[in-house]
Amino acid sequence: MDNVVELNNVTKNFKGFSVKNIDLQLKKGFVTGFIGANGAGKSTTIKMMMNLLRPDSGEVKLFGLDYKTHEKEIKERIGFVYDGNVFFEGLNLKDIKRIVGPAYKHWDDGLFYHYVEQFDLPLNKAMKTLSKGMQMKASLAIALSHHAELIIMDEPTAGLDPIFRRELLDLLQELMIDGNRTIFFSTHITTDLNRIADYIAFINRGKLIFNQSIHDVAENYALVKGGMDLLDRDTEKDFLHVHRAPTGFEALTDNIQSVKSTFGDSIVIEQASLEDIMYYLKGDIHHV
Ligand SMILES: Nc1ncnc2c1ncn2[C@@H]1O[C@H](COP(=O)(O)OP(=O)(O)OP(=O)(O)O)[C@@H](O)[C@H]1O
Repeated sequence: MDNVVELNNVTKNFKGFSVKNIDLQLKKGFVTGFIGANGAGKSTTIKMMMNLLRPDSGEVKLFGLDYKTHEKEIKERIGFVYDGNVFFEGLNLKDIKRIVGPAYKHWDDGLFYHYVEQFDLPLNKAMKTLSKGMQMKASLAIALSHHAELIIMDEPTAGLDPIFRRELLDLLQELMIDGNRTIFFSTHITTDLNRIADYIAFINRGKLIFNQSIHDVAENYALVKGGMDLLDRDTEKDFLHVHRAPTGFEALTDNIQSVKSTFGDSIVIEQASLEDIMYYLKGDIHHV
């Protein structure tokens, strides 16, 4: 069983917004970065993965198991970190450990204290008195201390200083070494993904646009720049979006070969960053 997470045709409807027909598989042993604009549906998708939200339709499976029959077993194998994770605001980390630890079969006190030291965390201060970054580190220490096979994080690097952010990415990379772990996390900091992600899942307006290896994303998408005189209905067919300016156009394509044969040497082709892709695909996707 290679898929640690499987969302099959998952839909959740809110008033005025839906996450629609999501098919997302996460293979064991890889890091997947989950990107998308504010309000695109990342947290909603993650909550359905965590069974904090029930889909209106479709199927969610983790480790091949269903939450309906195996909730405890599934949760046991997941380390979860999210922004509002400070569920015990008035308690200190030591008390939280005393409550949370026994809930996990594989809780490891030694590992917990290792992270407390590494993250320089105070054990006796109430969570609500810690800075946002420290709270995130505390959540991480808890989430990493029960030998979870799957680590799911909703914007774990938000609120962290650049130094700890980098340390966190190094730590995640270390966690991946034995090949048995899987990490899925959402972020707005796309440069973090270039450092550690194997796959990128991109959601736009509630639809999953792609879940591709970071290598394939780099191969499949490109920015094309050239003079406005080159554009017409026919030559624009391979562009997903065109930005027109008096000085020339810039466009995103997912068909580099065809663009090359249409324009030859008259255009410049550059690698599209994840931010470029998000920016150009922020509207509805259609070939122009
Ligand atoms: N419980 C809810 N009831 C109604 N609407 C909701 C609910 N939860 C989320 N939404 C709406 O669903 C949309 C997607 O929200 P979601 O939090 O999944 O986005 P996101 O991609 O995580 O955004 P961000 O990057 O800003 O955190 C938003 O328009 C939000 O208002």
